[in-house]
Amino acid sequence: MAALLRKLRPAANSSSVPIDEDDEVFNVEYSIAMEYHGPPVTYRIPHAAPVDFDHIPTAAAAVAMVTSTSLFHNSSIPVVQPILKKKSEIRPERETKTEQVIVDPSSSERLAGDSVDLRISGEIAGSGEESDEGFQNYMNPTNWESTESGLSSRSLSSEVFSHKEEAEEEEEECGGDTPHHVRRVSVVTFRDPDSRDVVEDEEWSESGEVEAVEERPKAVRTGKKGSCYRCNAGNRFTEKEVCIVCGAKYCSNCVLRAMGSMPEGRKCVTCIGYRIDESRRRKLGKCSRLLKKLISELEVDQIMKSELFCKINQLPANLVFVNGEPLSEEELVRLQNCPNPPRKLKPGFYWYDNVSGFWGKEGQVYCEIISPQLNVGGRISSNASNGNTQIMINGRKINKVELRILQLAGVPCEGELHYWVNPDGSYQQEGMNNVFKGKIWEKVAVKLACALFSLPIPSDTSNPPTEEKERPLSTPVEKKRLNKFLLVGSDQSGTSTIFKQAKVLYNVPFSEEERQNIKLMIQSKLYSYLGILLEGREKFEEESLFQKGKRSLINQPGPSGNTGQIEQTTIYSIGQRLKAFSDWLLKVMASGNLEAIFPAATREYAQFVEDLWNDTAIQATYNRRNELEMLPRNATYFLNRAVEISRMDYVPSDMDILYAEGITSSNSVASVEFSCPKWEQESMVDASLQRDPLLRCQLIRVHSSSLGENCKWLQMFEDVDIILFCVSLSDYDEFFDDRNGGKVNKLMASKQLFESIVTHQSFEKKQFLLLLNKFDLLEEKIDRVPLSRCEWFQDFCPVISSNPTSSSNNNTNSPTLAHRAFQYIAMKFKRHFHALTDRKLFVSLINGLESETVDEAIRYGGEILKWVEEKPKLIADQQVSSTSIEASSSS
Ligand SMILES: Nc1nc2c(ncn2[C@@H]2O[C@H](COP(=O)(O)OP(=O)(O)OP(=O)(O)O)[C@@H](O)[C@H]2O)c(=O)[nH]1
Ligand SMILES: [Ca+2]
Repeated sequence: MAALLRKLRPAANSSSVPIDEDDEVFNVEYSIAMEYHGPPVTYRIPHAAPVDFDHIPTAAAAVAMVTSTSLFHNSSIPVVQPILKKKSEIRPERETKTEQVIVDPSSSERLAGDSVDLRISGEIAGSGEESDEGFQNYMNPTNWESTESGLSSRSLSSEVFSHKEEAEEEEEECGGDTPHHVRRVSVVTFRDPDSRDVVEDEEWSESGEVEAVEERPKAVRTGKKGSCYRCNAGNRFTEKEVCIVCGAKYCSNCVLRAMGSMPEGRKCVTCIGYRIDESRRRKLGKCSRLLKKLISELEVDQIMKSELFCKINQLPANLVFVNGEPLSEEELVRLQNCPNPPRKLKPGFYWYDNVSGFWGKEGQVYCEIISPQLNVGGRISSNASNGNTQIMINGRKINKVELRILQLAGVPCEGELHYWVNPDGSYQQEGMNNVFKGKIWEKVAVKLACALFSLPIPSDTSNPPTEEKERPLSTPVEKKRLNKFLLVGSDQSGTSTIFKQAKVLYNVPFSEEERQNIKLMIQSKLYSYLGILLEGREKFEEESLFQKGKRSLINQPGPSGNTGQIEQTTIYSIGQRLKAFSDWLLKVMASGNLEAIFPAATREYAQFVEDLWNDTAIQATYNRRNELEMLPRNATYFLNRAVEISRMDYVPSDMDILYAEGITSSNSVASVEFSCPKWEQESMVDASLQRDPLLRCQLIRVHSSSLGENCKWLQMFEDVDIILFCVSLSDYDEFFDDRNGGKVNKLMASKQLFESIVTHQSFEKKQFLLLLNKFDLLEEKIDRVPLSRCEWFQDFCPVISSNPTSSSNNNTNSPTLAHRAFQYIAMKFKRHFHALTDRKLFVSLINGLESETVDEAIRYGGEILKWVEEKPKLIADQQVSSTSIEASSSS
C-alpha cells in the first residue's frame, strides 16, 4: 500500500507534480484541476481518490475537461463527475462495487488514512497486468458517456441500450482491448460541491428488480467503518440518520447541515429530486430518535409526512410489472389498497394468479398470497414461475416444491394435470366437476412443509411462521451450498434455547413479533412461578402451624385453652387480600387455564405481583425455594425481577429471551439462516470469501411434539445434512407420568425418541451429532443423586479416586465425577447408535445457556459435514468425536 500511495498522487493545488515510484523518479507533467481562488468555504471539500497517472492515456482529455467552460459557470468548487465502470468489465470474479475518480482541487492529506479510496484506487490502478484491461475500459469514453447521460447501463431506457450496443460494436471493431478514448467527445459536468462524493454504478439486484430510470446517487463513506459520512467522526455506536436516497449516514452534528429543511424527507440536499432507495421504502415516515432530539415534534411530523406523501417518493407504477405488463397508476392503487396487498412492494417483475391470490417474483415460486380477483397487470403465463413439472395450477406450471406440497396434501399428481385452486385451498381438476374433498392447507404436513420451504399459506388457515415474515423470500432448493441442520430433542431438552443462542451468536435479530411473543410468555410464566411459590407457602404455613401446635401442647400442657387461637399466624401467613388473590391463582392453575387468562390479565394483576413479592411470607417461602420441586431452575432468574416483569412496559432483554422457555407459544417449526461460522473465521483475511452468501447454514428446530406418531413427519426434513439430537443430562433422575399412571424416566424417553429418529428411513445415511446439554445441572446433582437412578445407567462405576471428594477437587489430572458421567453417557449413546445403524455418532457437550459451548457445537456440526464431503477416509479412521469430548469437557 505504501508503494501504491507513493505511486498515486491526487491532484493537488499545483498543476504539475513530480511523482516518484520506489527509487525511480518520474517527472510526469500533468494537469488535472485548477486551483480554487474563490472565497473560503464552510463545508467540507470533496477530495480525490488517487489515480494512477502514468496509466492514464487521456491526460489531454483531462486538461480539456478542466478548462471546459462549465467550470466557470459554476461558482462553487468543481468536482468531476465520478466516472463509472461496469462491474462486468473489470474482473468478473471480484466483487468490485465502486469505481470512482473524484478530483479534489484542495486536499491531499486525507487520502493517507482513507482505506475506501485506497482500495478503490487499487482496483483502478492495480499493480500488474490483470488490471490493465479494466483500466482501459475505465478510461473508455463510451463508458463515460453512458454514465454521464445519467443512466444506469442496465436501466430501462432504450437510449442507453443503444449507447451500450454502440459501445460494444466499437469494442469489436477495435479488437476489444485497445483504448478508444478519442472516439467520442466526453461530456463532463461538474457538480455542486456538497454533492455526493460518489455516484456508484447501480447494482442490479439478484431478483431482477427494476431500478428507477434516473440514476440514484449512492454514498460511499470516506471515513472508517461506522463513522459519519460528513465529518468522519464517530463509530458504529454513534446515533446517525440515513439518507433515504443515497444511504449516507450523518451524526447529529451534521445531519441538519447535510439534509437542510428536508422537503422530501430525509435526503441529503443533493439527493432531493431523486427517487428513494427502494430497500428503504418501509422505513419511510418512521422517524429516528436522533431527529426527534434535534428538532421539534411538529417539524418532525411535517418532514415525515412529506417523506411519505411527496410525489417523487412514491412507488413508480410503471416499474411494477405484473404478468409481464407494467401497472397503470390506478392498478397500483388497486393493488396497494386491496385487503391483503403484497408486502414491501418494490419495482420489479411479478406474477399474480388472480384465482388463488398467489403472488411471486417472475421465475420464482410464490412468496405471498394476496387478495385474489384483482384486475391488475396482464394474463398469467404458464411459465410465470419457471415451473418444470407436468402439473398446472390456475394456468401456471408449478415447480417441484409446490408439487411436493400437493403430494403431501394428497392431491393426485400423476401425469399432466391442470387444477383450479381457490383462495381457501379447495381444488378441482380442470374439465371435471369433481370438487375434491378437503383443502390443501389443512394438513399438518402441508403446513410443516410450507414452513420449511418458507412458503406462505392462506392467512385464515394459520398464521405463517413469524420467521418468514421478516425474511426475504428464498427457496432453499435453489441454494446449493446451504448446510442444513435439524435440531430436535425431547421436551425441555433445550432445543429452543440452542436455537435462540444461534440467533444471538450469528446476529440474526429477534423480530418485533418474536420479542412480543416472548414477552407475553415470560409474563405468563411468571404467574405460574408465583403460583408454585404460593402453593409452597400454603404447605409451609400448615407445617409451621402444626409444629407450633405440637410445641404449645408440649409447653403448656393442661387446660390453658386459648393457645390454639393465639398462634394462628406464622411467618408464612398472608393477609386477606393477598390470600384471595392466591386462592384465585391456585384455582386457575389447577384448572389448567393459566395460559388462557395470562398474559391478557397482566395489566390487572401487576399490583398484586408487587404486593406479593414484597410480602415477608412470600420472601420466606422464596428462601426455601430449593424445597419446591415444581419450581423450574430458571424461575429464580425471572422471580428476582417479578415486579419489573409484571409491568406493562417491560421489555425483555436478549438474556431474558434466552432464559425464557421456548420461542413461540406454539411448537411450530422455526428456522434461522446465517453464514457458516466456521467459514467466517477462516476467511478473516479474505473479505470476499467472508461475504459469500452461498456458504450458509440453516438451523431448523422442530419440537418433538410436532413430529407426529412414530415421528412420521420426519420425512419433511429428509434433505437436511445433519441432525443435532439434544438430550438433557439432568434428565437421568427425572420422571413424568405416562398415560397409564406409571412413571417414565425422562432420559429413557429421550433414548426412545433418539431410536425412532436415527432409525427413521429418511435419515438412513445422515450424520448425527448428539448434544448432551445442561451439563451445569448434571454437575450440580451428580454428587447428590447417583446416575443409576436411570435404569440405563446401572453399570456406571466411576473409578473411586484417592480423593473422596473428587467431584469438587481441583486436581486437573482426574476428571470430575460429572465429566466421567458425561463420558459414560456419551459412550452409552454411541454404542447404542452403532448397534442400530452400524455407524458412528458424534457427541458434543454443551450448556445451552453458555453461548460459547453452543457456538462450538454448531461449528463442530459444520466441520463434520466438511469432513464427510472432503475426507471420507479420514473419517473412517478417526476415533470419532473423541476430540469433541475432550474439547468440550475442558470448559
Ligand atoms: N441450567 C440450564 N438450563 C438450561 C440449559 N439449556 C436449557 N436450559 C433451560 O431448560 C429449559 C428448557 O429449555 P427449552 O430450550 O425451552 O427446551 P425445549 O423443551 O427443547 O424447547 P421448548 O419445549 O420449545 O421450550 C429452559 O428453561 C432453559 O432455560 C442448560 O444448559 N443449563
Ligand atoms: Ca420447553
